[in-house]
Amino acid sequence: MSDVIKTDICVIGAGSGGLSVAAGAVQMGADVVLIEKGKMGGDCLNTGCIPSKALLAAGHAAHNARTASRFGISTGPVDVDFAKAMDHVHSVIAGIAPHDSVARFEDLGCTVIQGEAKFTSPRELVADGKTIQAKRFVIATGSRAAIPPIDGLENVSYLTNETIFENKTCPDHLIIIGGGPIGLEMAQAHRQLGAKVTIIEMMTILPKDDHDMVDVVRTEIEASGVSLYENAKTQRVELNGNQIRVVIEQNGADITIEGSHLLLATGRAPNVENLGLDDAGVAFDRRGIEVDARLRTTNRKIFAIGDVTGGLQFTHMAGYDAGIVIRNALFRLPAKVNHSAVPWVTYTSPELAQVGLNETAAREKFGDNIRVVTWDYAENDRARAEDATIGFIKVITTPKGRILGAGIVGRQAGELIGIWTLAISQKMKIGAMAGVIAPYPTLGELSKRAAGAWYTPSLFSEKTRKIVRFLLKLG
Ligand SMILES: Cc1cc2nc3c(=O)[nH]c(=O)nc-3n(C[C@H](O)[C@H](O)[C@H](O)COP(=O)(O)OP(=O)(O)OC[C@H]3O[C@@H](n4cnc5c(N)ncnc54)[C@H](O)[C@@H]3O)c2cc1C
Ligand SMILES: NC(=O)c1ccc[n+]([C@@H]2O[C@H](COP(=O)([O-])OP(=O)(O)OC[C@H]3O[C@@H](n4cnc5c(N)ncnc54)[C@H](O)[C@@H]3O)[C@@H](O)[C@H]2O)c1
Repeated sequence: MSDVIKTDICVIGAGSGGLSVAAGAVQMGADVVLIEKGKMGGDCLNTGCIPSKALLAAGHAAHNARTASRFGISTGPVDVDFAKAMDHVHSVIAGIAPHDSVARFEDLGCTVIQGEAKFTSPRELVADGKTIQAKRFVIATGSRAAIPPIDGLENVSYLTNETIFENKTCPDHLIIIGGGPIGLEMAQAHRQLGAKVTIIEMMTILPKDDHDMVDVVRTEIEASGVSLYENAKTQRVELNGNQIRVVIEQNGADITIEGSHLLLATGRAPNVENLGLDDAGVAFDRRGIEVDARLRTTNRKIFAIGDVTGGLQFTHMAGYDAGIVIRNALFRLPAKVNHSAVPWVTYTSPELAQVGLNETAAREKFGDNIRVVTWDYAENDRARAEDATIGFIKVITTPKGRILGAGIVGRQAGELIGIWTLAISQKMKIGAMAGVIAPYPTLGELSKRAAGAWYTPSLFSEKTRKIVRFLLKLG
């Protein structure tokens, strides 16, 4: 007979979503059991956001050193120690790990079980030889790299986000299948650290973002020497000695690419296997666990959050979901998700950030009944001072000025998108942004100037000139 633990909330998975629910619930007075079968911190800390941004930082440092001569600074040849760059990656992970650790969560008052959780009934699961009965369960088991059905893949060794950060030597030639955010971020980091890099994408890169913004990223990526094959079908993969050979078809022609390493970055598969979901009465399909707007599964006592639901797969969304579940499960409030102001950022240089509707989605929804204004980085004095004039901001509004969406491609786009996220979530009109006093000289002025451009046609119109002339005549 195994131990039986009775608790208020049982959370499965100690990644971005699960940790947020557990920390919030226990500090609000609930009894919490947290179960993790792998590393505390999940994907984001160990094999996702953090290592990818740390490796990008190393790549950008190398790039900045190589291009410093434009500021009159000479560095001599830039020498990259790839192993040390990876040491930096792992030291960043190690620095953050205590925040997500078993010790911290036990200190907060959680019971942490290190083992694999599996439901045995709609009200009960087992993990590490213990039976857990909870008033509410939260499934936050995340996702893993989806492995595409490509001929010959089983005969070659390939990398995913779970293994690429273990490399100690720089790949000679990294072939990446998939031109989404993972593919592009890894392509740029490795290229800047000295690898030859090829991306193979079956559609066009970053297909979820507006084409004109993606064009800016594409130009920079290609200019850096990354070979890019878009609208390319991967036919097969095979070994040629110690090289990996990838045969693709593009525009009706077969092309063979040979490289030292292969990275798969073709999207994510939800972690739904071996969880006993059928025994729990929780419906799911290949995209993930089915949830309603309150993040309840088909078993009303069980919630699911984050990547495993197959929605918008970002750390900040897993955290947002956690807040919705806490309100529903602890306070019995019927809180629902609202995805109208979800930002996302691809951390290439230049960065590409988006919140709300992009232009494509806005045109699908409202036809031509929208207004689109843009402002170029080249018109911004701070961008000029830093020689970072590539990129632009684009804002989409209703004809009356309600902000529907904003996209920014350029330096610090991820930081600049915050103010637009607030504006959209608070249903602000463009006038609010135009009236902001932005410190000079900052990239933040881009937002104000784009908003100001919205008024240009009416502000500098003949009608305005007539009014001003009339008023001036009054003395
Ligand atoms: C390379 C890469 C870069 C990324 N960069 C960004 C970024 O810059 N910004 C951003 O917002 N997002 C980024 N993401 C996405 C982000 O990592 C995920 O959206 C986020 O981690 C999802 O959190 P989660 O809690 O749903 O799942 P996870 O963080 O994956 O946590 C799930 C946890 O559940 C555990 N688990 C699974 N099954 C069981 C079980 N049966 N029993 C017990 N435990 C179990 C797993 O071991 C894991 O620890 C990136 C992802 C990758 C792969
Ligand atoms: N900066 C960030 O916030 C960030 C960074 C990395 C990852 N993430 C998250 O992780 C998720 C997964 O990232 P991802 O880049 O793996 O997935 P993705 O789904 O965003 O992109 C995968 C790309 O691979 C392509 N593809 C799929 N199968 C292919 C094949 N057989 N051949 C060629 N191309 C193929 C798709 O067309 C797509 O463009 C993202 O959607 C995002 O939610 C976020």
